[in-house]
Amino acid sequence: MDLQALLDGIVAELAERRGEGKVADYIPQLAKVDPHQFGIAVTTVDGKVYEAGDAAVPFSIQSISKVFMLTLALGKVGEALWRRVGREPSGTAFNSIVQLEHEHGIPRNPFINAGAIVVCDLVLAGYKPKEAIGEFLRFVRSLADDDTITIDKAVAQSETATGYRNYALANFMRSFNNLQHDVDHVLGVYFHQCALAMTCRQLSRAGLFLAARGADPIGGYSVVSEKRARRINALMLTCGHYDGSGDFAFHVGLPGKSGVGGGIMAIAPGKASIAVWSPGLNKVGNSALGTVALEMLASRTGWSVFGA
Ligand SMILES: NC(=O)CC[C@H](N)C(=O)O
Repeated sequence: MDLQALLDGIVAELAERRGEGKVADYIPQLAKVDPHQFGIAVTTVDGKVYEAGDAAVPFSIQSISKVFMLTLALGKVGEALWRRVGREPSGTAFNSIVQLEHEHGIPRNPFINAGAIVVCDLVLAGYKPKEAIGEFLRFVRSLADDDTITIDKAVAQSETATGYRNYALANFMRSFNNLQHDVDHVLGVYFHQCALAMTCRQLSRAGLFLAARGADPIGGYSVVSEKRARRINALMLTCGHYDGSGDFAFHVGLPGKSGVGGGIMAIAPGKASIAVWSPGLNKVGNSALGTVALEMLASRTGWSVFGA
């Protein structure tokens, strides 16, 4: 299979559709991004990298960061994490508050905002917010094998200034004792984590351990156990696209995690880690063209986890 030709083909076929969807504007800094950009990168388990389009342009990975923070938190607290966060798809929007009251402040899963905020609270234990952010940044840099990755301060500030929903979610959970630290500290970590800027190339490299049974096949070291990698993939498949998770499984058939910056990281277990980016979002807040591109890629490679 000629993966480079396949990616070039996808970029060419989607050229006329660039700009589709709606760029997230509830975070003012994200509204400034040119919607006509489109990038895709694939890192295979044998260490080859393929890329096309704007694959070298850094973008705000937003909720894709939740996969990395979850991985870090599981490494710290292990299975105890699941006393504070569930593992079921929510069927609601990423920033929804409705289930939290019925479910006594325990978020449905770690990939909706409420769940990711609890994960930040766990990572904060024994640390100052700056230290927790520093640890997170070092972790992602090591996964991507790239020390140039940074946090976009303007995006973090923009979210801090306008993140009313996230403050509401955090305060609500604190009232149920499911947050142990100051809301401002927990959200400080959360907003900075979401503001991580990465390119498609860096992101596909960082996700490679999930395609390779928890080990980094290029660096030759173990990141997580095989079982943990399988479970993170399961969560990405069932919860990675919020109330669009079923549709993403239906069309693409890969574990994936989206972000409102227009990025998606998808994992083809045993084969490759994929990152795609196009800022315009569909109705449920996932990259419109990114989803189309992944559907093309999955069907042309036969990589769907449900069979070729
Ligand atoms: N879906 C997302 O990417 C949401 C993340 C964003 N930082 C928020 O909290 O609203």
